[in-house]
Amino acid sequence: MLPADHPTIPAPRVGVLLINLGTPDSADTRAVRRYLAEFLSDRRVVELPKIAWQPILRGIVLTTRPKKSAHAYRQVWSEAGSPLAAVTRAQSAALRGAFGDGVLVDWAMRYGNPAIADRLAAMKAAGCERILLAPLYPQYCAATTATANDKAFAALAQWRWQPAIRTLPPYHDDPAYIAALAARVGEGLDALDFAPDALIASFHGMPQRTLERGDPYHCHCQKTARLLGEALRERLAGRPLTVAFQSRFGSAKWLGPATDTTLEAMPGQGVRKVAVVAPGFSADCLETLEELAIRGRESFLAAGGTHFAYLPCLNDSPQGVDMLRTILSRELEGWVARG
Ligand SMILES: C=CC1=C(C)c2cc3[nH]c(cc4nc(cc5[nH]c(cc1n2)c(C)c5CCC(=O)O)C(CCC(=O)O)=C4C)c(C)c3C=C
Ligand SMILES: [Fe+2]
Ligand SMILES: [Fe+2]
Repeated sequence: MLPADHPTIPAPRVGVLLINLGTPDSADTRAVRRYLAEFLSDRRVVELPKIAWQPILRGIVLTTRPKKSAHAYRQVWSEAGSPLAAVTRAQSAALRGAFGDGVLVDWAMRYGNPAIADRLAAMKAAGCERILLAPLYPQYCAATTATANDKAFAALAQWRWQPAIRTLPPYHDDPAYIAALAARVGEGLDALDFAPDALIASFHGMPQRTLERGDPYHCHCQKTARLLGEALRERLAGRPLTVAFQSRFGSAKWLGPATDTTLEAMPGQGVRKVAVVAPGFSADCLETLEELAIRGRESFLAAGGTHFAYLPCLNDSPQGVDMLRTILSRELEGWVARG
């Protein structure tokens, strides 16, 4: 029996926290400005000294970009809210109960809501003494994976009784991920009423100097694309799988080739029918639905292309959820009995 003045201790459980990047609370300019201010103040994202970057961020970026970005967000916003949040919520719901009764699955965002600190606190209140942090980025990048983990550890730094923590490793070359991607792309290609001349794998870009400084992101993207190409060899039947990097930000040199210029150049090279897939995004979001599926299509067709298809991300598709169940179960080994 606990003494009357002893704090209540819930039954011990295990938590799995899915983490994605974050998105504005609404598609209005103020909400987008608040989101961009938090996102672009992260020193893992813009690696410039605070004293040099903050005046540019506050004086230029946050006075111009939020209006433009809010306009873009409005084009993809749905009744369920931002696609990134809606899909991550659905992935979490689909995994509820997948690892047994003693395992709680929840989701959080690195920027904005639901905040990582709040969801970790809720897990603690529910008795989670062991937590698997799962940043949903197949390719490791300091600007995504590391900052998500940093944020979680910063929250835990405030706690007296910390849980045991594991973090999900990158899964860019995991057979379960490659097989899920190949199945999803295959399904997407089957549904088309044309045969593409090329398949483009578009990954989010990063400044070139991050590769020179040792971030493995570029290599992870290239390996994912190579393995996906091998898994789709029969389907592609000699047609190329072209790697490109999208969403360039700022004036520094970014990884190339850029998706937009690749799409614009292809019709001139005889490639008039394309399918585009974004393997680095675990959920469809602004960058895929607006930048690729809307603007990418427009610029490809304007450059002389005749057929364009955007193939959706793994999202909460059966292949996507199965893949997450496989890789998360593996990371939970020793914490929960295998189902
Ligand atoms: C998947 C991996 C991602 C990497 C790597 C990444 C790097 C990165 N991004 C920016 C700037 C912006 N990205 C924005 C949106 C955005 N980025 C990712 C993923 C990665 N970013 C996602 C999933 C999203 C979509 C969010 C959503 O709400 O749907 C934006 C905001 C939109 C806009 O104004 O364009 C910015 C800005 C930098 C600078 C960077 C690496 C240095
Ligand atoms: Fe981004
Ligand atoms: Fe590389």
